[in-house]
Amino acid sequence: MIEVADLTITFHTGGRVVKAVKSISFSVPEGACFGIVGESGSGKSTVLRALSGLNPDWTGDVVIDGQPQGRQRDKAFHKKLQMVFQDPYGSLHPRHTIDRVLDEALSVHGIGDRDARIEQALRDVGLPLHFRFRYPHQLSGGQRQRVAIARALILEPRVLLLDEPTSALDVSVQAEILNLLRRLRAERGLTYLLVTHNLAVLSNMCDTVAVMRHGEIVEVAEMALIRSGTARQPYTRQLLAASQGYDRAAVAGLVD
Ligand SMILES: Nc1ncnc2c1ncn2[C@@H]1O[C@H](COP(=O)(O)OP(=O)(O)OP(=O)(O)O)[C@@H](O)[C@H]1O
Repeated sequence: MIEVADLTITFHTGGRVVKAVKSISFSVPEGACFGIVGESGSGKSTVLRALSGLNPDWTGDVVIDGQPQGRQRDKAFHKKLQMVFQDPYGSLHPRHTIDRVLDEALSVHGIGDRDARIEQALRDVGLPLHFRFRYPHQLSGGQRQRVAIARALILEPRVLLLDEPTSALDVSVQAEILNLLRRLRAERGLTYLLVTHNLAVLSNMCDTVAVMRHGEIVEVAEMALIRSGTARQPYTRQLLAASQGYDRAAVAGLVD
């Protein structure tokens, strides 16, 4: 579903050229959850932003659902691939009701039957229907993230790019959102590319993980291998050690 080959992403700031991602390659089969983990600044978010079309300054080959991607993305692309960000408050307009947030996504893509779709989207993410006319500040962090997920899913995409979707949330709420994402993927056969600094989160969501460091992928490994502490790279093992215990409460709340 996602094929990335030799992807290099560059930033130009103040006359300096920063190579944030250096010639990385990976592929994600349809219906899989592929994780990208790594410390802060390793380039994880930059990869997602380039794949979603938010950052055009890249070279390499990106093929999504069999279609080679250029710098510009069209509406059909955004209907197929949606992104969910870390901070649901920042990603929702503070003066727009939830109804408007969801309605805008539909109207941009000329999708009709809006009432029924908005209600269904709220149900899909476990929000009561009367939340429809609330504003983001009237919701909890977890509820806001549910709205952000509803906004992505209302377009019936095939791929979700998830950028630290739970790290801005309380630990107890993290598990709820991860469970929701797992259920939605299973029900809809979605493909996930999930970025986090937290291996414990990936452990319960993904089968395969790429470990990034300083803009490079140092290892692509089955999650089971990483979990058992037998990853090839010492860096991966250190990352596991560092994240153990970190989100134990979140992981304890996860259900199969
Ligand atoms: N707009 C930008 N201009 C210049 N450099 C940038 C820009 N965005 C990111 N970078 C640099 O690119 C590198 C990778 O950043 P990125 O945000 O992708 O890391 P990350 O692994 O997602 O980190 P975090 O977990 O903290 O979000 C960093 O060195 C960062 O400073």
